[in-house]
Amino acid sequence: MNAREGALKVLYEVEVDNAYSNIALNKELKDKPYSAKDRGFMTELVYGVLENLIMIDNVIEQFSSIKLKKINAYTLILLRLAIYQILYLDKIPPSAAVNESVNLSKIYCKRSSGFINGILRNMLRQKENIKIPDEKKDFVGYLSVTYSHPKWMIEEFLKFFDPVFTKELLKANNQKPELNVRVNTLKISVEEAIKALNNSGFDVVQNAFISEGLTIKGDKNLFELEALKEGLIYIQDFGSMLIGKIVDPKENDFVIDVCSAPGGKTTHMAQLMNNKGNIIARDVYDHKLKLIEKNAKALGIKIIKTEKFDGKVLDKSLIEKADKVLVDAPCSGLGIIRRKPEIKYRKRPDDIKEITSLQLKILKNASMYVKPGGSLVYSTCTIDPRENAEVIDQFLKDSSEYQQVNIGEVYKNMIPGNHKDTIQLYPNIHHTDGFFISKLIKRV
Ligand SMILES: C[S@@+](CC[C@H](N)C(=O)[O-])C[C@H]1O[C@@H](n2cnc3c(N)ncnc32)[C@H](O)[C@@H]1O
Repeated sequence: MNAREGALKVLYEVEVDNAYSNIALNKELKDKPYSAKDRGFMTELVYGVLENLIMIDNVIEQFSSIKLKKINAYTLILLRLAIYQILYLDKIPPSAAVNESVNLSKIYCKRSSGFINGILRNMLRQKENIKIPDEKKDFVGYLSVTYSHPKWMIEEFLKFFDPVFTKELLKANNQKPELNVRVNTLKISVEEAIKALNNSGFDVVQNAFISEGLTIKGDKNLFELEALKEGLIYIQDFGSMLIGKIVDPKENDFVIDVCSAPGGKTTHMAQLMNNKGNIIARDVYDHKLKLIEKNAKALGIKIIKTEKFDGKVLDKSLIEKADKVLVDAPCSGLGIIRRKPEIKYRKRPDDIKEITSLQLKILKNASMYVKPGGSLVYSTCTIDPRENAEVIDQFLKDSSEYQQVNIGEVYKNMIPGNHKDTIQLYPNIHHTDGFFISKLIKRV
């Protein structure tokens, strides 16, 4: 099987089975002995198609006599794969992109070969005539097609951000995130980890503010990283690492992480506690709790106890027991579009209203577990203020025993932007995922 066929299978799972792109892709890459070159190309094809889907479908609509919705999934994906290569990958000769899709159609959707060939050849002849909405006459339509985000999402963004910022944000959402890893200082020092990675041929840069955070440079295959298998490093975005830092757990603290799977922040906190103390790591899904246990085991962490527990329910046995509580709430995920581009097409405007009441409920319950003098951190991976500052404002209205810490001031050297009490990271400014963080102290 070659890279294009692998990409076809992954994109089919995303399109038809609603799979997450990263999970479907990792599964395909793990299962089969693809060459390093094919792995890279397949990843590029999967993300490239999903990132540019509205633009690509706009092209198909212009050249197809059949409505997009009526085209069967394999045919549609083969068209998308070829058009992505033709429009975005200079290194691929257009004829190769067309031929490969037509050849694959003979296996996956035999009756469509002529249809695919016709559309692609026609498009190649008229590439210069592809129409996109006029930026001046239809700004939202223009952004929607150019940066492949649904119109409703852009309209929402334009309520919160100015047009220049919005454009930069949409552009950044289609860019590949850098590869950040956290050194597991329970097993190896940062200096030793850097040396070990260098010796294996990886160039790394240490983060200026998070000493255990490294960026791995270049297009390297993750699966080659021995350090990853041995639990010496853990893949984690710097924005996510910042949350563990802001919780700031100490040795022998009792910490509760109410929405913890797959455990990125839980395991970081255990590391910051030097593997001493207690962490209860909760989530509503059993299979996700298993991921935390697997990660903790690989990292040599012993202080995490996983529990299946719904954050909407108040656990009376934990009232005022914890030194620190983290609510890394379920959210719309609008800050991690770079990692899961399908989020753009799956979310609906009403999802956001629905999720804010869940966030507030989980936060209110979690706030009960904090000891007087203890702290509560609320974070999300979204840039939508309704899920962030508005949830905190509402919480503070109802919870006078809490006071917000001005973390924007504490981290102002590290995080450019106009932060007040809270921190909002943006992919277009901070080159991290779009995390929101608020820290609250319970009065004594
Ligand atoms: C943003 S993710 C957490 C990421 C995690 N903190 C990390 O750093 O790896 C949110 C988690 O909340 C969980 N979740 C969703 N609804 C929940 C609920 N009602 N109670 C507890 N957890 C919930 C989801 O399963 C998901 O794993």
